[in-house]
Amino acid sequence: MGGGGRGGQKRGRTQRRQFRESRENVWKKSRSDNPSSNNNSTWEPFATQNLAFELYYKEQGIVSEEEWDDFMKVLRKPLPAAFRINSSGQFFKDIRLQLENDFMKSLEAEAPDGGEVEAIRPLPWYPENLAWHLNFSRMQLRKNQTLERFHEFLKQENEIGNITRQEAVSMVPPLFLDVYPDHFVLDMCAAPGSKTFQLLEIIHQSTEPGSLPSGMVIANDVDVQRCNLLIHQTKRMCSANLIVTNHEAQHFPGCHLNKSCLDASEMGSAKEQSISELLFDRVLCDVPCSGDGTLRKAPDIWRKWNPGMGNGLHRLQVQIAIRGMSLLKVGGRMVYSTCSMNPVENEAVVAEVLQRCGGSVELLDVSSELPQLVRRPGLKKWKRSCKAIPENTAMFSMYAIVSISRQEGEEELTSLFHTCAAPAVVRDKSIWLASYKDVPRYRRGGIMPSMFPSGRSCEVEKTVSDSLQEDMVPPGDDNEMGSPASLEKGYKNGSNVDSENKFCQSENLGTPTDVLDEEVSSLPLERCIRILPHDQNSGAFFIAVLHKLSSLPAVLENPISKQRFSTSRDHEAPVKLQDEIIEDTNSLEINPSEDDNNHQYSEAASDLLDKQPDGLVEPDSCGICEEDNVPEEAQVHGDGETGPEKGQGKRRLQIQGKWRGVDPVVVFRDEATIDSIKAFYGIDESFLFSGHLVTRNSDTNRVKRIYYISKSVKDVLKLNFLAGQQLKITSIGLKTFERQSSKEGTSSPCAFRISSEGLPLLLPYISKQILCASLADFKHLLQYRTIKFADFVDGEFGEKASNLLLGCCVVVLNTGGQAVSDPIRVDASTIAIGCWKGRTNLTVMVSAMDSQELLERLAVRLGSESSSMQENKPTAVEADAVQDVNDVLVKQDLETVEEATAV
Ligand SMILES: C[S@@+](CC[C@H](N)C(=O)[O-])C[C@H]1O[C@@H](n2cnc3c(N)ncnc32)[C@H](O)[C@@H]1O
Repeated sequence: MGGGGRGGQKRGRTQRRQFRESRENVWKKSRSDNPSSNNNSTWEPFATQNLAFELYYKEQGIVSEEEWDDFMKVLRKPLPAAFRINSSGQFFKDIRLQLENDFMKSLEAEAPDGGEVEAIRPLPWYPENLAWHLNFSRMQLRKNQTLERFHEFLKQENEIGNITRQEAVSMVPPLFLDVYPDHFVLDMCAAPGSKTFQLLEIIHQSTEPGSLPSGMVIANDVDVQRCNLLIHQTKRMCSANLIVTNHEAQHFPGCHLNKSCLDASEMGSAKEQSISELLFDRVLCDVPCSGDGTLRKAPDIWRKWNPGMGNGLHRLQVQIAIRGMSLLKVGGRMVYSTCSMNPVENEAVVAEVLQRCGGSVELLDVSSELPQLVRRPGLKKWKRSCKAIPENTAMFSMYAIVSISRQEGEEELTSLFHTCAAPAVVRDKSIWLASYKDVPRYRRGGIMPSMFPSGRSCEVEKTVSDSLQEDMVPPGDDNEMGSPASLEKGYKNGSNVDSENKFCQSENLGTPTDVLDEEVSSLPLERCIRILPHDQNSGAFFIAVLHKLSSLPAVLENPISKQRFSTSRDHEAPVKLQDEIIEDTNSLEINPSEDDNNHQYSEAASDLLDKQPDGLVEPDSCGICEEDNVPEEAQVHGDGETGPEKGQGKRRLQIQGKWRGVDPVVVFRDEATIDSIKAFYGIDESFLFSGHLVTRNSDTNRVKRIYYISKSVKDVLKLNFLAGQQLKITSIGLKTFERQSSKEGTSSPCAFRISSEGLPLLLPYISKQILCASLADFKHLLQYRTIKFADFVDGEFGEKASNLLLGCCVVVLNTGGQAVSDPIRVDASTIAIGCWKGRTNLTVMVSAMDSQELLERLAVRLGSESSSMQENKPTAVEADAVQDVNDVLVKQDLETVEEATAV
């Protein structure tokens, strides 16, 4: 029950579409890929060829020559699907059993290749049979009628949050992170959130009902749209221990408090142990990358791939990794990972981190961890490809402009290649550079020494690179150099490391072959992990596990964002925490001139001032509104907690929170409301309210949703307030209470109902408005959704229900033969649902889909006992019972119903 996995959240259509699209298999052509396509055209697989790709990786020696063909063959096959069971979901054991006993057997006949391989099997390296591999691609799953039942099962459980579809290799990095429930974890580039979900599962593992782990996760992503996917994905986990933020990871704020701030706050006192700086026990650095490890899943990469994609990301990857290391506690572990095979994005980045951090960071040998995972050592040597700059064609001068105007370290040539004639992709005059000293001088501004194995820059001024520089004017006939044919020739001639320069230099550039030294890293890069597709029929992945031994060199440990955050009130130390601070920061005027030191602050402020001289924020200009988690609506209408009225909403967005377009996080301290909630549900005093409830609206009367936050999240929030709201928080905590807005709802003595997400946490503490139903009545509620009091099979139950106060209530399934009058006992296996006690009936407050899922789970768990109930339909349930659902709930559940019917 602990961490969630309860589904039924509300989602907008747009968001559902975005979410689907983000996860869509792309083994089909889109219309834009084929301009001549029309509606009648049939889907065809992409061409799975890219000569530049082959040349590049053969030269890099990522596999031996003997296995090259196998490697390429598997790369061209669609990726088998994989998924994980959410181990903190209430039914995870049932689901695992269903897979092991039911589906493994029933799908045997469908096994591909004449039954040589199993249709489905657990991934051997993933603990406790919790991750599964399907020997079908998603496309095959969709097509095959006999697989339909299984496909439906996957869809439904995924939607509910009991399983997560995820590429097998992408499940690996969180496992190497070695996370414990008391850890503070930062997921720096988290969207769409598959790994965040895994991290949360680990944090919540073995949490007792009604309690929360002491650790927490901050999941961050720079992209607003993807942040919304992240919120959507992680909501299925129902965690009070999560904060979602929207920052550039390389500038992620440290919320460092200076001494005066500490002294003047409660934090300085011995009364309460708290944090004075945002540091993490674990950091996941799953950086943006060229993604060629996902070729099997996203075959359009075959067409797009070029070496510039990886080169262009190296600098950012290094920056993010270094920032990750500086946010890590001494003794902590960071995993750096990519879904790219390119050493420039992988070993080169790790080597640079190690070099810059001096002896303060070590690359861990994790060969004894996950022994069943087939992996290869990291590369110790690699090369960087580089483009010679031709000058004599229009196409190439365009390229030259790109190169000059954007440092090469940041170049993204994909789109340029798209616009060129196809052969241009492989006749790009690539040369291989084995060392920084080979880099022509005019390119050194963009090509970083860290892209080479030694990581050294070149002191020797007059080297071969100078002569290369002079020689690198292309010949008049482009076809002579770098044509597919000549590249292929070179590829055949120079397919191993020793002869590569022969190919690059002698054939293309006519320079001597023996002058370029081959660099080999002296760092233990073999400790990195490479996962290749043909080893275990997967995608490709790169993982490095880093351990922080001591503080980093000062220049890395104290970057700009760690400096004191100053505001116009900088001279005034905070007098009191929490409410006062929130009030202060809510009315904070953004003025960049007052804080030149802080990157985040000035960035946001100048952004605001540049784009919105009148100080107003267009709600659709940024629009992360966690409240409804419906990005499009939130953006267009600005209808989160803070912007109910048009026009007025715009100004409120700006003045109430520090971050443009993001609702402020406000501690909810309306004692009258809290007391009424406590009294109505009989919530035990041991359940901590104080400081644990937050909203996204400082106007108490307008609060629609109240979120519960763990102690760990509360501490981070407190630190963030003290540090001047450096964190741009887009989502926080667990939605626990929702305001009743309908007519019947407002007649309830309590203005707030318990949300289905918050119920598992509150359940052990509730003593009022709670009833225990027999299996028959529980099932009938799920099946018919509204039942009149007189129509329950168990008359005593019906009577007790009628005696509840009008409003939200909780119905617990009685599986142990308890009498209705017995006190309700709650443990990890307790199944409960939220209901609405109306004037004449009880109505369930979970979505139709969740009700259906619960019925199926009951059938699996309770077997015949449960299915026999089908025959026991209550005659008393009137045909028009469903119509009798009061208007209140129809309205309140509108989105949920919409959701359910759309599924
Ligand atoms: C490889 S994906 C992350 C996948 C994610 N960890 C998961 O398992 O679902 C990389 C992410 O980095 C984000 N990103 C790109 N540049 C970034 C930056 N400078 N700071 C933070 N995130 C960034 C992208 O928006 C993208 O969502």
